[in-house]
Amino acid sequence: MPSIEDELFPSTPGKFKIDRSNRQLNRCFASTSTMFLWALFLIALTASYLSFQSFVDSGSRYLTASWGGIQWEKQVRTSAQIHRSGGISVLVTGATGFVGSHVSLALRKRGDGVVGLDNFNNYYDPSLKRARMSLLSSRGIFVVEGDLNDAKLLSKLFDVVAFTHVMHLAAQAGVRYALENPQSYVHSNIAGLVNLLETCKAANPQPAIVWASSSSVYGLNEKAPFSESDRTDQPASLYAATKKAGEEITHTYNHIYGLAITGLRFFTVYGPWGRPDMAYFSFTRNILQGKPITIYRGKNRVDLARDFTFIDDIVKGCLGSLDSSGKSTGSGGKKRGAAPYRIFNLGNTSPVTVPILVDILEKHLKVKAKRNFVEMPGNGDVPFTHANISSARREFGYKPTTDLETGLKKFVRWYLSYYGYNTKAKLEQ
Ligand SMILES: O=C(O)[C@H]1O[C@H](OP(=O)(O)OP(=O)(O)OC[C@H]2O[C@@H](n3ccc(=O)[nH]c3=O)[C@H](O)[C@@H]2O)[C@H](O)[C@@H](O)[C@@H]1O
Repeated sequence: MPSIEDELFPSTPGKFKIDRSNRQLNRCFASTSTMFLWALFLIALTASYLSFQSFVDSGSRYLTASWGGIQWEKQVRTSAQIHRSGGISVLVTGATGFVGSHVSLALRKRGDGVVGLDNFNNYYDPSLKRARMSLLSSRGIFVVEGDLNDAKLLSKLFDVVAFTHVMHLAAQAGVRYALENPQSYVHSNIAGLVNLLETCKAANPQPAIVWASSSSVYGLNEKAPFSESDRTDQPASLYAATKKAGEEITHTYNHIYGLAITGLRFFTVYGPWGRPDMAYFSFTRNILQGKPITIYRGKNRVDLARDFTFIDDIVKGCLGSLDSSGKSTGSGGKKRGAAPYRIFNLGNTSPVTVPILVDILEKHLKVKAKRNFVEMPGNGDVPFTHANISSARREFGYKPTTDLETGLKKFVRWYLSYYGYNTKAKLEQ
């Protein structure tokens, strides 16, 4: 049977302690003070709920990064200014990412307006993103700190600037990390994408959108080289599945709202200022530190191969896509006519195996790698990739010019200088 105290304080074990030694007195005292305490508690609860509601209603921005205000708007406007005739004004999402930072600098260099957006998440070392941001700032590019899922922030950006284009590169990247953190792929690659498309659909004028899909959408496809018309319904990873979903989602927005959309299937992009989670980058780190590297092998000990594509070639492909994107046709959220919907492979057209990638790194680093071969685990990897790039060549003259040997030489030079290697001293150890 529950005691009277238990009935008065039913579901807060451990919270209220009752002295059971002087029951009579305590009972009377407890009931009065208890009621008083409960009343206080309820008032406090109601007050904090109301103030929390108004806090939330007054803008989700206060819950995430800080933005807004006259000074902030001025920075956004200045950064978006176009400095050449016929130039464009571009919102670059993921601007402090690997591809985003390179594309932003290239746009700015030719006189286009650029405003960056980035949430600086810690998927990999955020200090590298901050360093890229400093580089962008030194060229007059303002990067807004915020998340794609912040609808108020996105619509504010379009209130302040009539962007002609959006270069959408913010995403949860990486094939194997999806096993560890599947929700982050849904958050950025699905929910964030839809939020961005909703903003673009409502903007007046609507921008044209170019965005990063991935070669991984070809999944278990065995026909090579991969052409845009090949089947892409057998993804091997959740990452690939979210990119494929992105292609379907963007198609819908093109179809219903008249947004001009171009999806770019990047093929294993590498180069200076790259992503530390990628093989060429982590191999370099380990080789220099004398640590072993793990090289995956496919069935029957077949080497895995990638159509590694140098960043400068990808940047040319991104700019070519922006320049040839065509215009969105909708206004006020309504379609006025058909708008272009395009998908292009941006690869190098010459796959190289992972062991050969390591050979090249050894040569440039002048250090032997400690190779540890492991059978490819079921982690989402595909055995090889190989791009057919004839569509991009036809549409905007895309023509990669950097082979892996040359591109990795540039990467290694950057790596040694960025991480402060006194090349001679370190390498002779
Ligand atoms: O082309 C693409 O669309 C994708 O390219 C890369 O994905 P991935 O090709 O897996 O690039 P890495 O992670 O650098 O791996 C390259 C190769 O090295 C292999 N690898 C990776 C890591 C490792 O420790 N050992 C190893 O042998 C992988 O199996 C793969 O064959 C990017 O990480 C993705 O974000 C991008 O979308």
